[in-house]
Amino acid sequence: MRKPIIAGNWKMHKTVAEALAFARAIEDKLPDPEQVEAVICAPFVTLPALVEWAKGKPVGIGAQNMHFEEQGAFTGEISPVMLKELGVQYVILGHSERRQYFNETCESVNLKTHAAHKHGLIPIICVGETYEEREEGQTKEVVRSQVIKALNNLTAEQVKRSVIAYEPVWAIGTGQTPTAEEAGDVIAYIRQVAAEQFSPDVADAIRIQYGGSVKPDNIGQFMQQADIDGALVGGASLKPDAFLALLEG
Ligand SMILES: O=C[C@H](O)COP(=O)(O)O
Repeated sequence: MRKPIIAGNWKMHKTVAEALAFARAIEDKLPDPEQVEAVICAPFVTLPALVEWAKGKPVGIGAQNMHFEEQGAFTGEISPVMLKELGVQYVILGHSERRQYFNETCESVNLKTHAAHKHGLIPIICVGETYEEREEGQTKEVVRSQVIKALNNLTAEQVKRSVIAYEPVWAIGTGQTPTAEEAGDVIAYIRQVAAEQFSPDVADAIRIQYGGSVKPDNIGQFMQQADIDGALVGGASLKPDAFLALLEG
């Protein structure tokens, strides 16, 4: 049985003071961690304060990117060793905004996924098609290629601990979404790809989220799909009440 995982991706929002104000607003209302895994993926500079705050609370803290090397001459980058030392547990990899604006490639996502596992971080690996790719009927082909490359040469156990987020690029921040059935169909297909690449056992264990304009009023329909194990949420995760409502599903 896969436990649902709801992750907020704050993107480039919130100062340390704002992050802590959010934290205090939700801390007494977080749901039972047996029912849902709650995660906040926040800007790097807020991570020390959030990790400290989250100690003993039913919420995990994640970064939104990292380098795949442990150290080196990579000005402006953050390594998995640095995140691990802070106590960060998750890291988003291959978000479409990183692919679009920061030259993230399937190859670098794969290197980062290996690095995440080496250092005990749970990768949340983002895949998804653009509007043009969807219009040309290439959705499954695109996500298949992204998934296979991201998971290349991982062990079965590492894949089982990974999380994939299916985020159609055209649905991010636009208010547009696929229907729950369409999202469920692509996510079932991703599970099939994982079964072919690894085994049915691995495919059954890996958690796959939907992301793209998820709000408190539409998350329920996505969560009703058998293959959807949670959501990766941008805009709606920025407000305490909305984030708590998302966790309630
Ligand atoms: O990582 C989150 C996604 O980019 C979705 O963002 P959104 O919920 O604002 O559409």
